[in-house]
Amino acid sequence: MAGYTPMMKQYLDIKDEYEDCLLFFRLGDFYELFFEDAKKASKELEITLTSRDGGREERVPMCGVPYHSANTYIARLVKAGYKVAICEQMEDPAQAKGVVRREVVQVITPGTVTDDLMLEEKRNNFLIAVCQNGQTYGLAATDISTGELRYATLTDRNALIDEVAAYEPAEILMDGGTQSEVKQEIERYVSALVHDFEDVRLSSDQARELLEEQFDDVPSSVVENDLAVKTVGSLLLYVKKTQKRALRHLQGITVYEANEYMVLDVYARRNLELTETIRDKKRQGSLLSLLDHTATAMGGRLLKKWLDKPLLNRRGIEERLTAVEALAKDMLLTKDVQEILKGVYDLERLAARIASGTANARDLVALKRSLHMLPQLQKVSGQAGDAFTRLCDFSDLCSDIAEVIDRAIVDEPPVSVKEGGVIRPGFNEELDELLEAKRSGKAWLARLEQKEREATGIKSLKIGYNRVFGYYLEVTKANLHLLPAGRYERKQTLANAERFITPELKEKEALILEAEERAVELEYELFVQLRENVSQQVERLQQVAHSVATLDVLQSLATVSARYGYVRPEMTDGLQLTIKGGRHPVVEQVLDDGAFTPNDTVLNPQKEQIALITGPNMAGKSTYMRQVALIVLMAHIGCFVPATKACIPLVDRIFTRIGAADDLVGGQSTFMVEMLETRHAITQATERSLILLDEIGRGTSTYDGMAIAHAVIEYIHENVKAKTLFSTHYHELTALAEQFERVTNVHARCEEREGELLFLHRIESGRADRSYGIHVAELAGMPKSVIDRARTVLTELESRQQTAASGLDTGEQLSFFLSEDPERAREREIVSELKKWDLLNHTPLETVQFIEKLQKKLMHSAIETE
Ligand SMILES: Nc1ncnc2c1ncn2[C@@H]1O[C@H](COP(=O)(O)OP(=O)(O)OP(=O)(O)O)[C@@H](O)[C@H]1O
Repeated sequence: MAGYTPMMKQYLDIKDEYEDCLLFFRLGDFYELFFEDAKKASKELEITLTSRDGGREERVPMCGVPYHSANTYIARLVKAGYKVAICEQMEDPAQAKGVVRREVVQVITPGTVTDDLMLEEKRNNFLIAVCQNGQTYGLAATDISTGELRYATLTDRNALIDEVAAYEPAEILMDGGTQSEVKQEIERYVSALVHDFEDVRLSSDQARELLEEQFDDVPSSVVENDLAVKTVGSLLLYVKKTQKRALRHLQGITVYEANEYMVLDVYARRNLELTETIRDKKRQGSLLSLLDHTATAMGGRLLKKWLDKPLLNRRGIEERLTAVEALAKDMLLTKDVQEILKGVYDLERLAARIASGTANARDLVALKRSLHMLPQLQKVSGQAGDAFTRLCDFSDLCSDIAEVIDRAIVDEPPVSVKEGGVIRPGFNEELDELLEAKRSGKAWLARLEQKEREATGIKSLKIGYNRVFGYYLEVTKANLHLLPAGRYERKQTLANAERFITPELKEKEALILEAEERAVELEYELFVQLRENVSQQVERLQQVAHSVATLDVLQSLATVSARYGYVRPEMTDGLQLTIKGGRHPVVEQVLDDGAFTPNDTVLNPQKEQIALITGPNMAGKSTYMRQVALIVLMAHIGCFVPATKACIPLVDRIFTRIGAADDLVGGQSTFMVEMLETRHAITQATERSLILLDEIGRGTSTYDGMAIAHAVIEYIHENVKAKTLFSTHYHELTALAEQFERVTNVHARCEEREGELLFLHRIESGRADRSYGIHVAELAGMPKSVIDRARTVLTELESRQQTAASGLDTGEQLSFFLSEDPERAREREIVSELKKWDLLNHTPLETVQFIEKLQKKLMHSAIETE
C-alpha cells in the first residue's frame, strides 16, 4: 500500500473484500475500475483503457462508465459471467473531510440480478445452492426478482442433476464437500456460473438462526433436517451478502419432493424440445412457445414451471383440465380474460421491487393499475366455474393498497423519486402549503417582471433562474440605458445582456427555494413511507399475483386447445395408454393445413409394452415417438392434447434417446452419449415410465449395434416393464416380436409408385418390408453412379443372405444374427422350440419325432460349420 494516495488505499481495502468481483468505484459522475478489473472490463465492454496517477511511480490502469448509463454495462458484464460490486460515495463530497466515505451497496451476480434490463420477462432467474451429505443432496432455489424460495432433498446424483437442470439456473453455489464429478456433470449440462460457497459456510446453529430471523414460519421439514437448514441458510446468507437490502419478499420456504412431479431429465427436456429447439436453441419452435399465449410475464413464467414440473396427482391434473375445458368452450369469455390480463403488469416483480425498496413511483402506479383490474378478473373467473375458484383465489383484491397509492401518487409520475412531482395534491397538508408557497412565489415573480417592464419601459426585460446566481432580472445591452441608477445590483455580464438582482427579489428567492427544497424532500419522505407501507403487504400481493398467473396459464392452454382442435385427455389410474388420431403439436403447425397424418397408439404392460417401429428414413418414426411423449406430457400439465381421443395413465418419467441431440454433450463420442442416455433410461425407468429409444445401436458396427439393441429390448421386456417405443433400421430385430410376448411390430408405411417413394406417415401394425435407404439417398441428390452402385451391392448382399438362409428350415424371418453365427442362432432356436413343446398334449411318438427333427437340425448345423 505504501506510496498510494489515500483514495487508492481506500479502493484497495475495499477491493480486498470483493476480490472475486469487478469493483465499480464511484468517483463523481463515473464508476471507475482499476488495475486488473479495468483491463478485464475494458476488453469485455470495448471501452478505452486509460490510467491515472495512484501515488506511485507506475500509473494505475483505469477505465470508467458514466453512472447514469452504468446499468447497461453492468448487464453486459453479468451476462458474461462476472460479479459486479457497486461501491458508492456515502457522503456528499462537498462536505466530506478527507477521502469521501465509500461502501459497497450491492453485489450483482448472474443469479441475483433484479434490474429489468438484465431479466427476461417470461423467464425466472434462479440462484441455486447445493449441499451434499453422503449420497443425499440438498437443493435450494430462489428467484429474488420474484421472491420464491424452494427446497428439495434429492436421494441420488442423477436426481440432483435432473433437478438442477430443470431450473435452468443462472448461478449455482456448491458446497465445497460436493464431489467434483457431480460438479463437472452439472457444469456440462447447465450453463450457469458455478462457484463454491466458501464464504457463506455456516454452522447449523448459525443457519438456523438466520432462517428464523428471515421467516416467520420455517417449515418443520426444514427445521428438522440439518441438510435443509444448511442449504437454505447458505443460500440466504449469499443473497443477503450480495443484496445488502431488505428481503421481505422472500416470504417462505416451499418444501417439495422431486417425485411429486413427473421427472424430465436433461435428455428428455432437450430431445422433446420443451423450451428450446435442439438445432438452434431458439424458443420459437419449442412446445413452450406453442403453448404460450399468456398475456402477462407472470403467466409466461408459471407456464414454464408447469411444463418443467408436470403433475403426478390425478386430482390436480383433472382440476386444471376442468378449468381449461370451461374456457376452451367459451372463447368469448377467454378473449375477455386475455384483454383484462393485458392491463396487469408484472405483479410479482413489482412486489419484489417494492419490498426491497427499489421501486419508483411509476412502479407503484403500475401496481395500482394492475390491482384495478382484479375485480374484473374475479368476475370472469367466477363466470368460468368452480375449478377457477379453487385454482385462482381472488377473495382478496387488495383494493386498500390500490386506494392508498391512488390517493398519494399522481397518475404520471417522473422516473426519479428525488425530484418531486410524485405526490398528488391534497395528500399531505404540509406539502400542499409548500407547493402553494412555491406557486405563489412564482406568480409573484411573474407580477414583478410585469411591474419592472412597466417601470422601465423595457419590454424584453425578463426574470430568469440559474443554479449559481438564483433568480435575476435580465436586460439586453441595448436597453441598459433605460434602467434607473442604483436600484439594481449587477450580477453577471453576458455577450449582449446584463443580469441584475434586487433585495426584494433575493428575499422572495429564499422563500421560493426553501419551499421547493423542502417540498422535494417531503415528497421523497412521503413516497418512501408509502412504499414501506405497501411492502408490509407483500405477501398479499404475491398471493394475488399467483392467482393472476394461474388464470393466465389456464387461458393460454384453453386458447391453444380450442385453436388447434385438441381434446381433453381422460386420465386413468391404470397403465394402458391409448391415443386415437394423435398428432405432433409442433410439427402439425409447420405443415400445411391437414397435411399432418394422425396416428393411433396403444401401449400397455400386458400385451403391447414395446412397439418396435420400422420404416425408411424420413417416414415419420421420430415424429411419431415424440408426439406420443408430448401428448402424455401435455396431459400431465393439464392441457388438452392433439388427438381425437386419449386415455392417459399417470406416467412418472419420460426417457428419451433420440439421435439429434448428439451434439449437445460436448466432449463425448456420439456412441458414448447414446449409451449413457440408454443406460439412464433402462436403469431408472419403472413400469409407469415411458421410454423412447430411437435407433439404438446405430452409432457402432452393425453387429455390435444390433446386439446391444436386442439386449436392451430384452432387458426392458424382462426387467423394466416400461412402455417403450423403439425405432430401428435393423429389420432383423422385428423377429423379437415372436420371441418376446409383449413386443409388437409397427411400421411407418411407405409405398413405391412408379419408382417414386411415397411417405404416407401412417403408423401401421406389422414390420416394414424394406428399408428404402437407397431411395432416401436418391432424394438427397446423391450422384446417380453412387445410387446405381448401391443398388447393385444391395442385390448382391441380399442374394448372399438368401443363400445363407436357404439351408434353414425355420420358416421364420431371416435374421442377420443367423447368417453371421448360424450355429449359435440355431441352438438358441432349438432350445426355444424345446421349451415350447407341450409334452402333455403330444403322444410319445410325436415327441420322439420332434426330437429327431431337432437332432437333424443340430447335425445340419454342425456340418455347415465344418
Ligand atoms: N404424421 C405425419 N404427417 C405428415 N408429415 C409427417 C408426419 N410425420 C413426419 N412427417 C414429416 O416427415 C419428416 C420426417 O419425419 P421423421 O424425422 O419423424 O422421420 P424418421 O422416420 O424418424 O426419419 P429418420 O429415420 O431419418 O430419423 C418430418 O420432418 C415431417 O415433416
